[in-house]
Amino acid sequence: MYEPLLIARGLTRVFKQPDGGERRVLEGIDALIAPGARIALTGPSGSGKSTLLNLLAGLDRPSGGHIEWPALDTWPGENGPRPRGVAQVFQFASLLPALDVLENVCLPRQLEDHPPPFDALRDEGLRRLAAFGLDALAHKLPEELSGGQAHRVAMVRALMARPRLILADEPTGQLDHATAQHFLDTLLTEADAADIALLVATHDADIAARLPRQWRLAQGRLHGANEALSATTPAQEAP
Ligand SMILES: Nc1ncnc2c1ncn2[C@@H]1O[C@H](COP(=O)(O)OP(=O)(O)OP(=O)(O)O)[C@@H](O)[C@H]1O
Repeated sequence: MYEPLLIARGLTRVFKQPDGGERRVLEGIDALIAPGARIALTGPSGSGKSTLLNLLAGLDRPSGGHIEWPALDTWPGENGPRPRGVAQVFQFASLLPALDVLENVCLPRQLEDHPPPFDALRDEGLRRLAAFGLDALAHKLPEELSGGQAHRVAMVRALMARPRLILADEPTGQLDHATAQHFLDTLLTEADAADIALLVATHDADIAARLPRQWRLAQGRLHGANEALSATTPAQEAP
């Protein structure tokens, strides 16, 4: 028996339009993420993948429905609880421009209440960068990186934070096929070792096919996710 990392019921997200109208992006979405889950999130451009990731991370509030994070601590955000232990890797990497790559990836742990000694942290950062083939970039500034390199560094930073769940938005969007496959191999290895669940939004069918569970957004509805919530108990649900 386990507690789900996340349960969403009836999520709806409506955006106001400049002309005063409304755009209903997500409609009645149910979803469950089990510890260690490996899920691909697909759907056409504009179907609401990033919007859904922002809701599941607690960064945005749904217009209707609700989300719980049963297995995670939460802290009181301005508009409701937000989960600890969820790392989000955005579509456009958000590295701090004044810090080099190694400093960027070590930062989340340095901000902890009881940070590890910096030497140990630096060694871990270098090991993780090397796993992704990025160690030669350790002392470069973000402005010296390509988009694909910056995105991979942002993923290393997410892993360094030791989350229970990573929500990744198009992590291979700027990578060639071979680099994307190697990136996913490494990500799966690192996530397995640390028991991190992954939800990966992607347009790359080869990347999506390598994840055992598939969610698909189309016309506001999420297909492939609510079955897990309604048809199985958590104990039966396979990651
Ligand atoms: N803050 C916002 N205000 C108004 N509309 C928004 C906002 N955020 C997203 N939208 C709209 O919601 C829709 C879904 O956008 P979203 O970025 O979630 O799609 P996506 O599936 O991630 O697209 P892509 O694959 O191109 O990244 C789009 O029509 C977008 O313009």
